[in-house]
Amino acid sequence: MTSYPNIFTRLWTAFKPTPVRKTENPLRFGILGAAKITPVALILPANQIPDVLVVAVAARDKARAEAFAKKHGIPNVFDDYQSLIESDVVEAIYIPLPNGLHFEWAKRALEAGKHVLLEKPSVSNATQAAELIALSAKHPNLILLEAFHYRFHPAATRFYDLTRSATYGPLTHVSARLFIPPIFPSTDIRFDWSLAGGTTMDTGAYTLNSVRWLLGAEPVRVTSAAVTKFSKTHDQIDVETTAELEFPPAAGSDTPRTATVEHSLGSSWLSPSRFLGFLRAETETHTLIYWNFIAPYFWHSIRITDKATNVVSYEKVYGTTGWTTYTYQLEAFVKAVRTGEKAPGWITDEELVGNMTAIDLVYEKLGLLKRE
Ligand SMILES: NC(=O)C1=CN([C@@H]2O[C@H](COP(=O)(O)OP(=O)(O)OC[C@H]3O[C@@H](n4cnc5c(N)ncnc54)[C@H](OP(=O)(O)O)[C@@H]3O)[C@@H](O)[C@H]2O)C=CC1
Ligand SMILES: O=C1OC[C@@H](O)[C@H](O)[C@H]1O
Repeated sequence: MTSYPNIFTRLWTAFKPTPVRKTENPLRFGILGAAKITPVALILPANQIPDVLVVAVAARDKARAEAFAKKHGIPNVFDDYQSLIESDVVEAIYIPLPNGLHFEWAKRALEAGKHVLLEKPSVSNATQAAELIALSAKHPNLILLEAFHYRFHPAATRFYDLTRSATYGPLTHVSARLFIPPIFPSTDIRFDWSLAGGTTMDTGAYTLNSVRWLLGAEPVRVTSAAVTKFSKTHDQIDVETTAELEFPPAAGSDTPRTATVEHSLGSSWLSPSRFLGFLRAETETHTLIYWNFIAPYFWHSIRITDKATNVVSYEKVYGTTGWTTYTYQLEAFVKAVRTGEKAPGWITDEELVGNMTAIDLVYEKLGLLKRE
């Protein structure tokens, strides 16, 4: 039987975590902007990790930062982003700004000697990604992490390990779907060309990241791509997109591996089953699916099907009660700062550039401009 009865407990403990006692000298985080994602991605997880404290926030409008600070118990409010970055009060910066501002503020934070937890997608295109990594290399003592939180959950680790199991054999095809219903207004940053919007930048950052992760390789080319929904207000903003990619053959094989990605920011309410995102991995003999890979802490399922016998088995790995993908990500970030050790799932520098290269390639195949 599934663990459905526990879903309420999981929701409750994730959103009402019991604060833990802090270490003597926790890593001090500052936040740029009062973004909607921050409570879930940083404030709540920081309550769960002893070695982290959120100590500062800045917003374009100081009153907005003050209101955010009051609501979340943050002791310092700065007049602007730059003053926060330059302050000794903070050691690490969380950047949940619109995509088009990630490059500039990540660079400024590194230049100010701060560790950076940078929302996905890291920057606007592969040229910027390469420049950011070159800068990061000049600061070897600073940690820079692109926030693909889903990679740090133990269910993701388990799925990844299963796809490498000799029992199932090498992967031949992988696919990823992430469809969000039309919940964002047309004015949202996700649809703003000037802020590097588009679904391939947003939900597509996950699908492209995950198929490359599973195959452990970079695509040779995008064989086909189509926008199935465009923004009504800007002809360069994709709202729903699919693409097929070709990857190099596995070791010892001549057959290229392939991937399908499907991502949307406006998937119809009439097809609610499509809102359950998944990663799928095919081998000659088995199909492995990881349902709800983005928010596995509420519910997920790993299903393995033997193609010859149709025998199916299931796995679930919930990990620590109340811990979300963001808690695991924050734990990994602090560990890297403290010890230099990178947890399984860590986004390497090469991968960060690869993420943006893959996004650029899809836009190129779609006949759309790369984001700037
Ligand atoms: N990891 C995850 O699960 C998720 C990641 N994200 C990523 O986080 C980032 C932020 O997303 P989200 O929280 O939804 O965004 P919001 O629109 O809620 O927040 C963006 C913040 O950027 C600041 N900002 C600075 N300049 C501008 C500008 N010109 N226009 C608009 N905002 C500006 C605003 O801060 P100020 O308060 O200073 O005005 C605002 O609070 C995106 O990169 C997104 O991809 C988003 C959701 C989930
Ligand atoms: O996790 C997410 O889901 C919704 C998206 O629009 C968001 O940007 C993404 O990070």
